[in-house]
Amino acid sequence: MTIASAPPILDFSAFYGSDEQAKASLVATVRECCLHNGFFQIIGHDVPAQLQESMLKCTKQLFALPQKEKDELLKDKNTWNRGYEKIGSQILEAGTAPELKEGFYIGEEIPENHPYFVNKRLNSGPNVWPNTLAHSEQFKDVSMAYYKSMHRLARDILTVLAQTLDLDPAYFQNFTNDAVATLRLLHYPPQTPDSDEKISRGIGAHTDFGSVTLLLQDEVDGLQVYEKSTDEWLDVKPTKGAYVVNLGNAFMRWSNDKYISNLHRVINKSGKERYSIPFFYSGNPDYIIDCLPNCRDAGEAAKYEPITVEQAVRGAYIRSYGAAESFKKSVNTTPQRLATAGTV
Ligand SMILES: O=C(O)CCC(=O)C(=O)O
Ligand SMILES: [Fe+2]
Repeated sequence: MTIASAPPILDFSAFYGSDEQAKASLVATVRECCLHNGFFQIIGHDVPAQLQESMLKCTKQLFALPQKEKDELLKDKNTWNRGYEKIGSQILEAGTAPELKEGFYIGEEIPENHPYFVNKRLNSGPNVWPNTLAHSEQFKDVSMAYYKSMHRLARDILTVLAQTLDLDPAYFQNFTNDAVATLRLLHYPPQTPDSDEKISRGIGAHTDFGSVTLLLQDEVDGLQVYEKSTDEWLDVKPTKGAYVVNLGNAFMRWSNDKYISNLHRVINKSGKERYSIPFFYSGNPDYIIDCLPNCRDAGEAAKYEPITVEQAVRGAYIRSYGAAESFKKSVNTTPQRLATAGTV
């Protein structure tokens, strides 16, 4: 199968059904997509449409808060990746301007006496909540319900991924136990008509760091996936309720580069506000990522040393924030160039 269009939309309901042929066909198509560019979209998953709608509504309400109130929630105030990120905080693509997006990070609610917090484990600590928001309790409840349902869906997708590699469907169970993941609420204001096309980005071209990302888009387009075979950027038009699923750098490494973590970006030329909600699934921080079975030919060596999930995921995105800072400080100098990086 040649895939030269935006990620195909697959009906994931086969996974929950009993039609063996439909299940096998789902697994085969997911395998093709992973080999091609690590991107596919799913409908027929079990995340309720109403929960998705509520999460998007909460996202819009949060970003509509006065700037001063959002600044109170700044994620720079903690080291475990929770809270608000201002417009222009990040540059993911070499030579582009600070990105036209603001974000809000949510994770597992980990109290300060939890061993993960005490031992400063990957992205582990209490959440930051927007208490000045009307219905702030509802924001918290919806976010956590949505976060939990995304964990479940990520586990189901990993079950299918195991099957694409001819592994036991439960192969990734130890990886998914006590997994760390981050929910990122995003708002992309429209790019102004006079903005420089060459350097304006909602989010610059990048690959994701983690294992699997599940992205919900609202109805405004702007997401593009790079197609290597034709050197084009393909639009991923939003499909209501669908998830855009993509593999991250950790999974690519784990599969000995057999499966792909692919470049993608957002440019919001729609003239409208765009909202999206990626969920970055890292996995159990202590799990050791070592070349997966069936990912190399007989006699072929593993390309990478074993590494923990924590080591694989931590760090690189910090450089992207550093690059944005350097850009803002640079006067009459070329903006700091940054190799393509990833996000959490
Ligand atoms: O907003 C989107 O559609 C993409 C977001 C993304 O790629 C990311 O946050 O890593
Ligand atoms: Fe991404």
